[in-house]
Amino acid sequence: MVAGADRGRVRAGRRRQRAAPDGRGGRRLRPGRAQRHPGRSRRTPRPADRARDRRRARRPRPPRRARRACGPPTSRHRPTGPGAAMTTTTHPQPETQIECEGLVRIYKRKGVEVVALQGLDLHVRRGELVAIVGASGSGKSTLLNILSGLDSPSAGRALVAGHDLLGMGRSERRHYRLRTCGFVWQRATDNLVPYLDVAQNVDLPQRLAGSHRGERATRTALLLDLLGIADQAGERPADLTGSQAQRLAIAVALANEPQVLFCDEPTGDLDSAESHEVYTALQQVNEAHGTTVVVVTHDPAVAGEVRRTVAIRDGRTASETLRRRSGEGGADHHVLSEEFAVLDRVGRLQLPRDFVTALGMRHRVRVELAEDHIQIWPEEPPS
Ligand SMILES: Nc1ncnc2c1ncn2[C@@H]1O[C@H](COP(=O)(O)OP(=O)(O)OP(=O)(O)O)[C@@H](O)[C@H]1O
Repeated sequence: MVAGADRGRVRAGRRRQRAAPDGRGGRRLRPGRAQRHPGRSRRTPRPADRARDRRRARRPRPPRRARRACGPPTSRHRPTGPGAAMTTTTHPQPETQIECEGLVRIYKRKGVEVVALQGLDLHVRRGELVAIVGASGSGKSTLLNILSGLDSPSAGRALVAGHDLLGMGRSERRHYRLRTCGFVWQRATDNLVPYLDVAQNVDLPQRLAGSHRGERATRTALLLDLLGIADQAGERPADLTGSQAQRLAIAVALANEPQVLFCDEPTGDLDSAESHEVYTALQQVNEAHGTTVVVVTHDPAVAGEVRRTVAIRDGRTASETLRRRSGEGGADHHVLSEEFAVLDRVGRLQLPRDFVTALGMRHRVRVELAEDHIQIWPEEPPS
């Protein structure tokens, strides 16, 4: 009788015998990799491996100390403790966090092409809170879906927090959606699991990302506190008001400390008082943690809530409105608002539609350079 481990050795010995060079009656063993592919041993990378290594080498890597501080994808190496759980990443970030140039998205429906984005340019700095507005069908949701990794552009350039959205593979996309960006849908219920309570909803994405229990509990408590829903921690989403549910959706989206938060019509289902509460929550998130926030909306009230509004028209950025406070604050301050047309890299700009209509401008205009501005007239002077 042959005991367990010895039985294995005996079998291996028999196999060796069968494969012996005299080979009589013996089964031939499959040649090893080195024999099957002479000149291509494991140490010689295949073309696909070489391409992958080149891609990895091109990816910017922060210095070792910063990598340790912000932590790799697994939570095992992430800093823990109350302060660490809420700190934003210490990656050396480029100043521009969202960069779109000549972005194009073409949908094909029943053989018909719909150009939803036609060469859109957009730059958002790290830590900005920006609203994107535009008429229905102008391409706002298409843009947001691309920026959040839910959809891919047809052409152009789109970079978010160092990720190239056109060249992203499946696993990078998954990591990007889990850790780099958070998303808030119009209906809060789309972000929430109805049978989990408030705290469990915030805990869930952290579990999926593999965070430790203690770290998750700390982060959940801090987020609920920041968003003013700590008292509702044990309640179900159905028991919350509209504003509380949407603030919970924001907490869920922020659970894994994303660098960018995208919100699609976050106040679409709310009245004006509740909308104000949600915008206040977004401002707090933006100011307290430096999270870049991009809100797509039809809500005219957004103008009073953010400093920068980008208007999209026909799949392109058409104009921007910047607001700043003047005076020392308090009761005396007032808000200055200036509207700018957006100039793209090749010098194209969209004139405001009402200006063009007011002067009857059509196919051509006369353009003249003055000392410090450019003048534009209709082709034919008004009679
Ligand atoms: N999946 C799709 N297939 C075909 N066409 C689409 C698709 N998604 C969007 N479109 C088209 O692309 C254009 C832009 O749509 P998009 O939803 O981005 O606009 P929007 O500004 O978000 O509009 P709304 O404010 O009404 O949501 C529209 O003409 C729309 O019909």
